[in-house]
Amino acid sequence: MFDLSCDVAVIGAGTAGLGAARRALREGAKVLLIDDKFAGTMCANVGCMPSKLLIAASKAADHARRGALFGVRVSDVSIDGKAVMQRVRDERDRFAASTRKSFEDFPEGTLIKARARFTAPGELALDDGRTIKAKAIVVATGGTPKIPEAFSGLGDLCFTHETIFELPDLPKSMAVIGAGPIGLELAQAFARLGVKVSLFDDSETLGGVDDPHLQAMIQDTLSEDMMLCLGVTSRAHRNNDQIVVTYEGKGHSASESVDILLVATGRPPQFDGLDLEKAGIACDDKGTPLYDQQTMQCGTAPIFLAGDAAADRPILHEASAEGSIAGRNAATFPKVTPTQRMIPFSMVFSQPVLARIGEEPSNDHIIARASYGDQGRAKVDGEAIGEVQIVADPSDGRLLGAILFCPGAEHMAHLFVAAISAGLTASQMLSHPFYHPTLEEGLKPALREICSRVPSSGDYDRTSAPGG
Ligand SMILES: Cc1cc2nc3c(=O)[nH]c(=O)nc-3n(C[C@H](O)[C@H](O)[C@H](O)COP(=O)(O)OP(=O)(O)OC[C@H]3O[C@@H](n4cnc5c(N)ncnc54)[C@H](O)[C@@H]3O)c2cc1C
Ligand SMILES: NC(=O)c1ccc[n+]([C@@H]2O[C@H](COP(=O)([O-])OP(=O)(O)OC[C@H]3O[C@@H](n4cnc5c(N)ncnc54)[C@H](O)[C@@H]3O)[C@@H](O)[C@H]2O)c1
Repeated sequence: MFDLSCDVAVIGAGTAGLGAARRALREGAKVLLIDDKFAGTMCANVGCMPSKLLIAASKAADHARRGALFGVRVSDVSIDGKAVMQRVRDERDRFAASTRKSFEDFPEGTLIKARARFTAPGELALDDGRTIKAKAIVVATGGTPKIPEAFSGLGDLCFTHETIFELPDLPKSMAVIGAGPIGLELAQAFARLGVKVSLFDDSETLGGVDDPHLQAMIQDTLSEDMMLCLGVTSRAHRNNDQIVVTYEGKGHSASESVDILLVATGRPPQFDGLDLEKAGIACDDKGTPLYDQQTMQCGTAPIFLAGDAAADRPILHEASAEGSIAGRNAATFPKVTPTQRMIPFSMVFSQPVLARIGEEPSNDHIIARASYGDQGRAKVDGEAIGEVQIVADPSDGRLLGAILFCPGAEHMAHLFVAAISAGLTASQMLSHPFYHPTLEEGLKPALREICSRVPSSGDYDRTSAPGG
């Protein structure tokens, strides 16, 4: 006999699990939402929100320093590291509290505070000794930071995103290992707050950008804030109250002594202790369950993945969407309905932001560029830097993708999401008004280039406003 039974058991009350549980409840299922902490989502506690709060502080510092460009002299810009970190935590705590408050909306008896593991297909054991029988199970256990062997054993001077926001004060120097989104965002933010930062990655490129021109521009921009060591093999050891990072690559080797180390080398799915092998599902060679991206179902089993546990698109809006897909299908199992997934869309909140939308550039596409190095509004704002690449279908000029590394990228990226999803062509985009003087006007040269290369584009706006 089981202690508890339900239609849908959801393991993990992060963004994905909450989405799954709410959706399954809406479908009329009896739901149990299991989490070992119910501390609020990872995004609010140690992810999106504290990292963006730190970036906000770094932007304030940058604006203060750059005031002189506009004739605004801010004498003696100094950073109060304790106050910076305290605001990060205070605001973060408010976000986390509001995600915790949302747990109160669940019907009584839905929330189970415990760690779950599989004992058989459709059966779970909790670490408080109780057992659960579920008709369907959603695994939404998130990811966990990976610390490679070369950076283990460094004690309290080694941080991940789970611990870095607890720093009481800013360090004088730090090394960041891994130049993925976490490493790039935090390295630049700390650097702009006055920390001497060195960023290491074994890959030679940043942000997954293959285009050599854009890659060089990204590297040049980031190098202004920090020492960038790409394509190097690095390791670290502790020397009293310092960390020594040694690195080698391209025929040279060197070492760097820093106050602390931030390891940001990826966040694989969190399946430890879940005993997935007892769930009766097939896994790949890394132990990740094989699943269908449109249904989130693992094979034909009544088991569904969602969020960072699924690993394919480890970003927030996808965690939420996957939770909803998994929750609905778990509730209606054995009826499982495929859902058309959203257009790929990701951003790195560097300054400027690097945003990628839709299809990657390839030789089969038109790739049109627009530089922001001399763009009117960007010059007005004193931030003329970067480039946009727009990917279009050569047969009709339909927009397929874009990469933006320029001021305003965070917002203009959403224009592309809407335009690409609606199937707009470059000439249709140009038929809409572009307000003057805006950063959006800077897209026009690339849109015009697409039109000029697609005979069916017809007439399109070729006029340029001053500086546009
Ligand atoms: C530093 C950082 C910055 C980020 N910034 C952004 C950003 O700006 N924009 C963006 O879109 N995305 C960002 N992301 C990614 C985004 O935060 C994640 O994709 C999203 O939060 C994942 O949600 P989730 O529900 O899958 O996982 P989580 O929120 O981690 O939830 C998993 C839950 O499962 C629980 N759990 C695990 N195992 C068990 C078990 N056996 N039993 C019971 N409970 C269990 C955990 O305690 C946890 O509560 C960022 C991530 C990080 C790390
Ligand atoms: N703005 C955002 O949306 C945002 C921000 C932060 C994090 N995230 C999400 O969190 C996930 C995890 O982020 P992440 O940056 O940790 O992971 P990641 O996997 O994207 O990047 C890890 C980086 O570490 C490097 N690396 C791995 N092992 C290394 C080693 N031994 N030495 C040196 N470099 C090494 C890799 O080459 C890679 O560049 C991301 O996939 C992302 O989706 C999103």
